[in-house]
Amino acid sequence: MIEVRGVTIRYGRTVAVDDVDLTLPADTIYGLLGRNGSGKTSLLSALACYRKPTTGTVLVDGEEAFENPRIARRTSFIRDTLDVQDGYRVSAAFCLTESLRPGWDAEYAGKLADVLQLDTRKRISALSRGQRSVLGVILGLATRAPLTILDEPYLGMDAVARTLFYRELLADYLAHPRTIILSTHLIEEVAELFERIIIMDRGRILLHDETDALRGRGVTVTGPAERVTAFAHGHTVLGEQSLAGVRALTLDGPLDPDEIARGERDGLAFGPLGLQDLFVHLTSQPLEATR
Ligand SMILES: Nc1ncnc2c1ncn2[C@@H]1O[C@H](COP(=O)(O)OP(=O)(O)OP(=O)(O)O)[C@@H](O)[C@H]1O
Repeated sequence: MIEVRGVTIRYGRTVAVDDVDLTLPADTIYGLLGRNGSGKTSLLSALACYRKPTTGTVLVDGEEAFENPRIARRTSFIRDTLDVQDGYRVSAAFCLTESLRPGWDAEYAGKLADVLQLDTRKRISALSRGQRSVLGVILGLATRAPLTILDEPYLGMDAVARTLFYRELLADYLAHPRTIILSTHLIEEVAELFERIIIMDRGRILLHDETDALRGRGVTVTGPAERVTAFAHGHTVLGEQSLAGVRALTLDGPLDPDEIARGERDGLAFGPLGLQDLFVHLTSQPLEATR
C-alpha cells in the first residue's frame, strides 16, 4: 500500500507536484497519465525513494520512502537514464542486478531478451534508443520488485516490441502479482493493461479511478443544436463542436440509460468517448481556465 499525503515537490519556483494525496492499494497495475511537465516523473521519484518531497510524506507499506533501504530494495524504478554504466555489456547489467535484487529471475530475463530480441553480448553504449528501452523493461520485469515503477519505458521501442512488452507484463503480473505503475502517453495502446488510471494535470491529481469506470465516463451527444443544448442542461460539458445547425457536445458522464433513451427518441445520437479523447478533454484547458 502506498500512501501519499499532502505531497508538494518544488524546484525553485516551479511547483512540479502540488499538494497531492493518493492511496494506492498493492498488487494492482496503475496507469499514470499526464501531459508533458505535469509532474509524473517527480511524483514517481518520490514513490521510488529517490526524491524527498518539499512537504508532505510518502509511505510505502507504512514506512517513509525517502532513502529508506528496506523500501528501496523492494522497489524497481525504470526511467530513461537506466542507472547502469554504459561500458557494461547487457549480460553484466543482468549479473549486477541479480547481485542486488533478491527477486531477480535470470531465466526469465534471458527469455525476455530472446522474445524482445536483445543481444545480451552487446555493450550498453552500443544499444539503439529502442534497445536501451528494451533493456530497461527487462530489468524492470525480471527484478519482480513488489513495487515496480516504469516511467515511459517504451521510448524508441517499435510497435512489435511494445506489443510483446505489454503481453509479457500482463502475463508476468498475473503469475506474480505486484504493484506496477506505468507512466505513459500512449493511452489507448496500453489502457487494456491498467486496472486503475491516475491522471495528473499541472502537478495535481485530476482523477483516479478504475479504468472500466472511466470508459463509461465521457459521452458524446450529437443532433440539432437547440435539442442538444436542452439535453445538456445540468450536465458538465467537456467539449463542443458545431457545424451547420448540428451540435456535438462531450458530456461528463456516465448518463442515466433512461435519459439516453429519451434523448434518442428526441433524435439525438450518443456515443462513448475513448480514454484518449477523455484525457485530452480533461487536460486541455488553458491555464487561465483553471486559475
Ligand atoms: N530537476 C529539475 N529542476 C527544475 N525543474 C524541474 C526538474 N525536474 C522537473 N522540473 C520541472 O517540474 C515540472 C514537472 O516535471 P516532470 O518531469 O515531473 O513532469 P512529467 O509529467 O514527468 O513530464 P514528461 O511527460 O514531459 O516527462 C516541469 O515543469 C519541469 O520543468
